[in-house]
Amino acid sequence: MTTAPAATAPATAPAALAVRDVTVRFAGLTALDAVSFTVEPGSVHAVIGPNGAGKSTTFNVLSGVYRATSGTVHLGSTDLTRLAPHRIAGLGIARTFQNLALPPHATVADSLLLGRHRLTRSGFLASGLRLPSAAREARLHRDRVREIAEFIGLEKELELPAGILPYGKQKLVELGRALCMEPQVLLLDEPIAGMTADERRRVAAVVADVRDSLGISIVLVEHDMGVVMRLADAVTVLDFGRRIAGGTPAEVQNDPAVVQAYLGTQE
Ligand SMILES: Nc1ncnc2c1ncn2[C@@H]1O[C@H](COP(=O)(O)OP(=O)(O)OP(=O)(O)O)[C@@H](O)[C@H]1O
Repeated sequence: MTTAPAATAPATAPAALAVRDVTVRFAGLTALDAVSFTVEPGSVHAVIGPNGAGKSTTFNVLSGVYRATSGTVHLGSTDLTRLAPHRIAGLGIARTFQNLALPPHATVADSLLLGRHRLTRSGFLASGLRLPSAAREARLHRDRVREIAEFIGLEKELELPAGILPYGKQKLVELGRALCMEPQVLLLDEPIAGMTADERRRVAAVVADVRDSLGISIVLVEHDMGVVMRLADAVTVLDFGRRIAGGTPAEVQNDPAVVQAYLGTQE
């Protein structure tokens, strides 16, 4: 299902996200070992690999939750390597989580509005005094929330508590909240895990739409190989913290090292 073309592309063209020689060590364990890859602007880049390969660690480095022991992460010419998570989010890298992270009683509209926080200019005082400038700004944010709700196909649910929606729609709300940050890059951690086939199709269509209509780059960690192969423009394969392969889905699918890594986990 394709969604409404209501949300327009961000003002700035997305830049490449370049990961260079990133190593992460935890007390003797090397979770990532000199990993490099580049997420091209406006592409879906999947990071795959067997359990414990280092996918979540990669996400945590990209979003600033973990510090790289060595190596660098750049968005265009901006060095993100040592920045705190809120600074990285402020520079346009939004993420969703493997587990739902929505306030349970908030409406869909209010949950999406949370994503507008970093873009809010009116201070506490202006809002508290109900100054016209603050009211105007609030209206603009609400309009944008409505557009994004249309884009993800949830405009009818805007005033419902997000917590009562089916799981697949709640995950879309999370995705919408990340879109409300007007990101350049969206990090999606297993966006379709635990969903029904219908929900998976719907979320995959929205993700493709985010790339195609909004031009936002997407980094995707996902175990469902069918979806990865259909959706991704490029794939990076990790195993035991190392990048063992990279390329188009067709290229990595036939790579002997990849086949071996996956077969090895089935034994
Ligand atoms: N905070 C941490 N402290 C210690 N070790 C960690 C930490 N985070 C991850 N690791 C270790 O780093 C390695 C890579 O883990 P990571 O969670 O990144 O793998 P993954 O590919 O996301 O796995 P899965 O598919 O099971 O989620 C594992 O050996 C894991 O135990």
